[in-house]
Amino acid sequence: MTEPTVRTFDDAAALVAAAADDLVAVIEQAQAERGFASIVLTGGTNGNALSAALRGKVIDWSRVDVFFGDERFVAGDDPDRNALQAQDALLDHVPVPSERVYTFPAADEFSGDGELAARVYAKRLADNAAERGNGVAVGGGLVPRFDVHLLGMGGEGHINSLFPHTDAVREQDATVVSVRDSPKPPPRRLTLTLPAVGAARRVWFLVSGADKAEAVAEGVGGASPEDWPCAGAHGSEQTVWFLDGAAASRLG
Ligand SMILES: O=C(O)[C@H](O)[C@@H](O)[C@H](O)[C@H](O)COP(=O)(O)O
Repeated sequence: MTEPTVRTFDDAAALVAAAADDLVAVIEQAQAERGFASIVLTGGTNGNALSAALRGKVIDWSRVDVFFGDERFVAGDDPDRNALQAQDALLDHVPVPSERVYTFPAADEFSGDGELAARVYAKRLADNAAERGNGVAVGGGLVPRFDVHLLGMGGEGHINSLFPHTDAVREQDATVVSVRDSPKPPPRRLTLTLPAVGAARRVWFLVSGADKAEAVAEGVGGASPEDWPCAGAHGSEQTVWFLDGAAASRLG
């Protein structure tokens, strides 16, 4: 676990631009050190903007593994899917090999069985970690030591599909779980758990807007993850909050 670092920018565009530049540097460094990089994309306004910003960067996509932190458990062609948004913003526009893109299963692939879909994604994570020799043992499974796990955040502190006071945010054994009653629609989702997020070397939050200020203060201040899920997400080497001034306005 690492102490959080806060970086405050003039606006959301500036924080996204800075995170995109830093991500390029981390990818290059990881590829130089280990031959490949491993990143976890996130949805939401800033997550999708960062994906779009990466399109214009010089990156050796042939050696990047791309994962997702959560997914709406809907049909494969539903525009609500984070994976489709990431395709539109980034993945359809860069030469990343399809076998390196680890999308969550869609609901129509498993007759709506979210628990099975969660186990399938957990196995894909474990297989990648074992194949690359880049794993962290988490509870009952193995997770890649992601170079960067990007995170957006809701005003009540949710990250991925880990909402306050839910079984999912309390999960300590499984690396991926199914959520049946998300307070934010759609109700059915799949998500990496806090221990899986914590396997990442770096956790980077991308947060803007005054409606996020209270959750930022609680997350940076080390509140209970049960109450404020964002407070439970830490990289093993680095935890950075990329903020605009409004989101940072309640920090002491
Ligand atoms: O799954 C979802 O319903 C959203 O994608 C959500 O988790 C989002 O990532 C955050 O709420 C931050 O979103 P914004 O950056 O757009 O506020």
